Amino acid sequence: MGKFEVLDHPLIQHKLTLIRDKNCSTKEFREIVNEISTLMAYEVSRDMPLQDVEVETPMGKTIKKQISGKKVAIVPILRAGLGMVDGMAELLPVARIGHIGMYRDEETLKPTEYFVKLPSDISERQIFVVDPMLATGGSAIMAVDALKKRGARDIKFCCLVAAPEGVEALRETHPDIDIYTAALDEKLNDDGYIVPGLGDAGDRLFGTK
Ligand SMILES: O=P(O)(O)OC[C@H]1O[C@H](OP(=O)(O)OP(=O)(O)O)[C@H](O)[C@@H]1O
Ligand SMILES: O=c1cc[nH]c(=O)[nH]1
Ligand SMILES: [Mg+2]
Repeated sequence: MGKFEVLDHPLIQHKLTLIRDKNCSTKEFREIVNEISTLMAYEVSRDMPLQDVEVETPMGKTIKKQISGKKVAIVPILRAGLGMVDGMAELLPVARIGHIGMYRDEETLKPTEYFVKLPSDISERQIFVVDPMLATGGSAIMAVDALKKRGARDIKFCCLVAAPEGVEALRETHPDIDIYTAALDEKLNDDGYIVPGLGDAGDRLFGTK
């Protein structure tokens, strides 16, 4: 079974509270999502494999650690996932970026995939799928399906706010992936929004409402 972790670092928690505020402006929302994503990248890269390497300091040669060769990809689920890319890439600068376009039908809450573009060697990469919201889990499940269909195996899902329903559904369908969230909220409401949540992440990031 993959990991499930709530990233409870005080800086992450503090910043998340700022963007939950309905009066947080689009500009601030985007900036803070970016900052949280950088902090999350620090946490979710904790188990990256290291290898020994010889380094020569001014005092002589020694064997020390460096991140081993495994290549990395950051894959946002459009649109809202885009808000997390730059912040993550700040700490993972060599990452390639893939995109999966998906929207959720407002009535049925079922996701529709409309775009997939991934690095050609995706099966060899450690993948960080990013999307601020894990609600019913439908979009995350379909995104991981799309990745696995193309050979991806090493997948971590990173979000800001998760509903218990979404975590359960994603873990049941894809028990092998690791899930990281900044918060595990109370529930989904009848419209499929996370409560207390932060509202519609895409609209708040891009100012489309
Ligand atoms: O877990 P689920 O029930 O599938 O819901 C979560 C999805 O809904 C939101 O995207 P949305 O469909 O609003 O698209 P957008 O990012 O373009 O606004 C969010 O960014 C997730 O992708
Ligand atoms: O609360 C929610 C649920 C799905 N998508 C969002 O943007 N917010
Ligand atoms: Mg949206």
